[in-house]
Amino acid sequence: MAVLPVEPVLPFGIDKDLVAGAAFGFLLAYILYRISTSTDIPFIKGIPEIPGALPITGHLLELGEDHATVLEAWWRKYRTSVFQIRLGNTRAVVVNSFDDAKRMLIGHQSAVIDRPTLYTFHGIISSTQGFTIGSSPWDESCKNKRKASGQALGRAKIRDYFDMFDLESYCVVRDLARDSKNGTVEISVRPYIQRYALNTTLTLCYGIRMDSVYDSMLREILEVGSAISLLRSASENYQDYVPILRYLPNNEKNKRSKDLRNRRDKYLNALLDQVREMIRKGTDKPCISAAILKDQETKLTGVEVSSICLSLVSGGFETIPGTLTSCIGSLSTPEGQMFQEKAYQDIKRLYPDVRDAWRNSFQDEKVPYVNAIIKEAARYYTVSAMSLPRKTVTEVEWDGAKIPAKTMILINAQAANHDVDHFGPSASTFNPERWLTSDGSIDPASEKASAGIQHFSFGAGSRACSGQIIASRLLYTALVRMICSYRIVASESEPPNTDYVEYNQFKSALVAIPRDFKVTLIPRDEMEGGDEAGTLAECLEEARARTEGYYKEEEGVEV
Ligand code: HEM
Repeated sequence: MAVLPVEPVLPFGIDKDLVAGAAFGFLLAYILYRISTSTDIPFIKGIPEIPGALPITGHLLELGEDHATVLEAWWRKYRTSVFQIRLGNTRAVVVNSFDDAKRMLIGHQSAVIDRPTLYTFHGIISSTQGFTIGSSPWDESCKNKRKASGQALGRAKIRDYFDMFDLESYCVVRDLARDSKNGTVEISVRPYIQRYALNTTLTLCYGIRMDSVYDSMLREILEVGSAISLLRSASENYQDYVPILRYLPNNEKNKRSKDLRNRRDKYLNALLDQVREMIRKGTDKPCISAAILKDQETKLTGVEVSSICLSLVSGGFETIPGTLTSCIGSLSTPEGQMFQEKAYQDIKRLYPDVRDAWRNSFQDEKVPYVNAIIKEAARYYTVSAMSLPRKTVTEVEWDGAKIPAKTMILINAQAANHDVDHFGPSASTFNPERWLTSDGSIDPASEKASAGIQHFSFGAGSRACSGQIIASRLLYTALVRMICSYRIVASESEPPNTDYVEYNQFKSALVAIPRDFKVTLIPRDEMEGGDEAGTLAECLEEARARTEGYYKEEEGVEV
């Protein structure tokens, strides 16, 4: 007798198709959930993950625009300075405290020497001129570029740039004097400092400078550079972490990236062509690109030369103005008047004749109070709040946990620079005197205690900022000359915002852009009890005469 298959009997008359459908539905939902929460690196055991990550976007939405401040708040809320988060499909380990940042960047410097590559920045924007050094993964080409830029920017070379520091800082004070009608009109200092920073790196790279603050090419370079800096930030560019977004029809991000790339190619090629032309005519100035173009032995390719120049131009053009403008903002406030006065007295202590201060301002960094102001400005206004991302090349042992190779490491420099455990309860106050001993010299303890690291504004370790020696000299020269020349007073109607987070008008950009503000410049030689009348005019005239033949403005660089 044939045995008929027995239908399974389900309790309460539940339909078996319904059960199968539900099981399939659960399986599908589970698979979708796994796909939408999977990351390049699986969950790292032993490193806490911040709760609340969503499928697909992870923590991206919660991070909002201001990653550094949100991450700092999570550090305090969850009482752990090192934690993991998910940026879409990318797992990242975040480091917040001063001590942990030091341990990660110095203690594990060979492991965290790499940089991550991002779809928009590396795949689209950098496809023609190569990656900047700061965004290059660690490979042979990056080593060569870092070596070449290290040679050009090292301490040994600084003497070669004296003329440039002299000329560019003279132009800042000259034009501020002219446009503020010698202190009678309130003025915004940022455009002058932008030109200062950009001209310095253009001179270094191409032997070319622009004299006008509102030169069209100068403004084009600044505009394109800032727009590209925005496209590097995670909060502006979800498609880097949520790949499906790349395939949306009419992808505006891709269009915009290509447009910016083309605009950037145009001026970079124009600059390099100009150098080639100058070499042909024998009128080229000593600069990085001419040196490389003339050196047949060089191992660098054309794309690498462009990439080095691009790195130096983009390395300084926002960081220097961000730091110096906000520093001037802090000095101009009622509380800042005391710091300005003490700096001026310290300058006079070393250079009783202000003309000597002008002459020496680019040759050494001797005035302790000015050095303290620079350290404090760099620390307090951490212009690159999340530094530049790193990636591990080998496994990192971290308190028993193993952070695998190829993990993104994010250093929250803003949080480390305002860590009360390191800087004390006044960490969120602008106070240059934290760097000084009671006799007014730079406090060696602050440097020894942190193994030479004063703050994380220039990063640290194997991929620390290559331009920090030049940056420090640029800040010093401009500050000495400005403080010698003027008492800087904040505008009452357009005062600076001096909050270390809120001073920045674009929190999603890679480098802070200070909110606009104005100051009045009161010439010191017109103040009661100040220098003898006419000192500023004399300093300017002497600098003009000295710098006249240094670098002539090049004509014909069309973009
Ligand atoms: C106040 C001014 C500046 C600040 C705050 C600053 C900040 C930084 C930071 C945070 C990094 C990443 C460091 C790390 O990952 O540990 C960096 C890298 C870099 N900076 Fe600067 N920078 C400044 C000025 C300059 C200037 C003037 C130049 C060039 C002339 C420059 C060239 C570079 C380069 C080439 C890198 C990439 C280093 C690498 O990845 O190997 N920077 N900078």
